Amino acid sequence: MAGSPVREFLRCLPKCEHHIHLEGALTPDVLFSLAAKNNITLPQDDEAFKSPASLLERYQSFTSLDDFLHYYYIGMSALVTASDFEDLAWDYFQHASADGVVHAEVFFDPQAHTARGIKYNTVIEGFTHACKRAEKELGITTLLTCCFLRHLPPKDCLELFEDEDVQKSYKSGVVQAIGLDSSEKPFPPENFTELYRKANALGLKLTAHAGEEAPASYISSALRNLGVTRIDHGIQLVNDPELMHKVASEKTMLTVCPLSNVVLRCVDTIKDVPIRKLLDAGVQFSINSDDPAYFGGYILDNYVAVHEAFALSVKEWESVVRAGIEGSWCGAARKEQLLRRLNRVIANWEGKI
Ligand SMILES: Nc1ncnc2[nH]cnc12
Ligand SMILES: [Zn+2]
Repeated sequence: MAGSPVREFLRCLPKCEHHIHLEGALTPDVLFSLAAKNNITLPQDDEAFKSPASLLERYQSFTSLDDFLHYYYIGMSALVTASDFEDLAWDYFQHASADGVVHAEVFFDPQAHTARGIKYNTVIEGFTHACKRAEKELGITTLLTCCFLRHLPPKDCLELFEDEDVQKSYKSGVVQAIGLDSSEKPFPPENFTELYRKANALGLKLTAHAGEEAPASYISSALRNLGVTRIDHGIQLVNDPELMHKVASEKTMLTVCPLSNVVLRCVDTIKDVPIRKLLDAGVQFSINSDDPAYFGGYILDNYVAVHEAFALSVKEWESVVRAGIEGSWCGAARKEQLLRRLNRVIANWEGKI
């Protein structure tokens, strides 16, 4: 579809990305050069780490979320200085801009860095510089979401949450949301009730990965016990029609990541991502890249893959992009601006594809 009118239409849509782990934008090439610069020894006993090419090849055969996460955490150990984090995020924002992203709500995993002696403020300094640059040079509005690693003890997560520098980043508005990610089973949302209660008390926005590999009960638990207003992935929702009805009527947005779901074997093919079922049930969702350096594509590749599998009409694409704008955590004025831009793009493409 390279250079095709449909790809160009999808590129022109004013897209909001809500599910991208900045550490998941670390390509094998950058990983190897950062490891050399920072004197980080990559595993010697895994053939995959022989070269960037062999690592990329290994990424083609992930067997599960945990198989991927093993490589993801090793990869990010190459990130050390604030400028490493800034360059990583800036590289993502440039790709996002080229793909037509106008607003990006991005995740980062501080515990994976503080656990190896990198200061929280080093991570924040790098990422906030890149966010400011994206706003200034690319016109992308941004929001940072601090994710907690659910495979770690909840008390460790609370400890980081209460850290002085972390609290400062929340109270100053530098970080505006929290999320929950990493190995999904057997770490259900209810383990993190206290963390989310405290985050809610600070006025932070709340989201959590749920229903990626684990059943729909993880989604209902995240809604009920954590008070999240958004669900990351959430594809297992279609296995619980009553819950799906509730999610649709409450306009809770799912941040769906089609290429990720295939690469991590949550589904067999893109056609098995429940896009049509979600549309038919009136569930709001956005389409996202998750970890673009690991899953073979940025946001536009995900849009294209969905189009190839489901042949959405212009009206359906308009409703998907509108849901993404309306479900974003930016201010009302920015939403209005993006909705007007969407109207112009749709008027321009109506009848052309
Ligand atoms: N797809 C995913 N699920 C859970 N945790 C993640 N961290 C990075 N990508 C993730
Ligand atoms: Zn994710």
